[in-house]
Amino acid sequence: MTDAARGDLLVVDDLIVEYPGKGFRAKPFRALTDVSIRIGQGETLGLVGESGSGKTTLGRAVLGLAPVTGGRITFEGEDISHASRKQRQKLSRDLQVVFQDPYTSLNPAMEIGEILAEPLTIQGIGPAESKARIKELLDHVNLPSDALHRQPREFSGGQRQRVAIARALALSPKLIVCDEPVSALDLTTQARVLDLFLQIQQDTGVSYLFVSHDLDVVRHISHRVAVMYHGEIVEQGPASQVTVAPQHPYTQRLLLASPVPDPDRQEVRRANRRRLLDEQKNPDLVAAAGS
Ligand SMILES: Nc1ncnc2c1ncn2[C@@H]1O[C@H](COP(=O)(O)OP(=O)(O)OP(=O)(O)O)[C@@H](O)[C@H]1O
Repeated sequence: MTDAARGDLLVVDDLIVEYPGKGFRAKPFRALTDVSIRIGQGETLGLVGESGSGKTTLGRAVLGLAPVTGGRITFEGEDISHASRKQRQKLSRDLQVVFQDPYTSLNPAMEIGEILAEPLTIQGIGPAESKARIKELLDHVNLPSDALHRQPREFSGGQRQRVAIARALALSPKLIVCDEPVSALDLTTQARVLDLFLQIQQDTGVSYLFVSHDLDVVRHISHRVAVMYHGEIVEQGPASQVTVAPQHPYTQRLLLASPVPDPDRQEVRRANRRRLLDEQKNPDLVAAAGS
């Protein structure tokens, strides 16, 4: 599908986020400066950048969890930059989140059935409809139906993340903010959970804002990629371009620093690295690329 054909679901224009300073007369801390992104229907925008660059803050601002100091966030054409509690409750049908840590994001005292019923009950969905929907959700994320009466501690990290994904899907959202959803998982489990995200997108047409510090993960899952550095987007474009032949020196550094298990790709990357180092003679780049 082309970008033009998708239609924008989420549009963020010149977003500024400042966190209040701590202590008397402390200055606010600016975490995002003039950030602009858009996400089409059924599209995944991967958001990469090093720790502290502002990725989570952007996801939180979209969810109404970080203070919007300037700019605008529009969802389906409606300005949600300063949405009220009531508007947020309505929005939560369409806008969901999957967090990084499947060990802390699920209430350990609740059974899986209760965890999945919660968003449905909050939206006023009755017990019969809710029961049928929960069964569907477990099927969708490939968990057995006897999971219903078990607690999170009885499941592996990957299975818990499947529960978190099922919970996010409960109300058939249009956009899911995925904040490092596979980084707490081992490599094999990561690949399975990423494939589940892709399968769900194919089945439901959901869009993802997919936050990760891992360029390989983002390349696998995204249609387009935006790169954050010190609270600003320094580069964005098709995943095949940004993750393979990036234009910005910071993205080039990120690419060179990420490990490559495949020996053929490793060789290609080494050659690219040598070429870049020769071309740029950039001391930062030489340090980041190592030997
Ligand atoms: N609630 C807060 N109050 C004050 N500063 C904050 C708050 N949350 C985040 N920050 C700061 O904002 C900046 C961006 O943080 P953020 O968590 O968005 O980065 P990130 O790219 O998601 O990092 P990581 O990959 O480590 O999660 C950091 O300097 C962080 O210390």
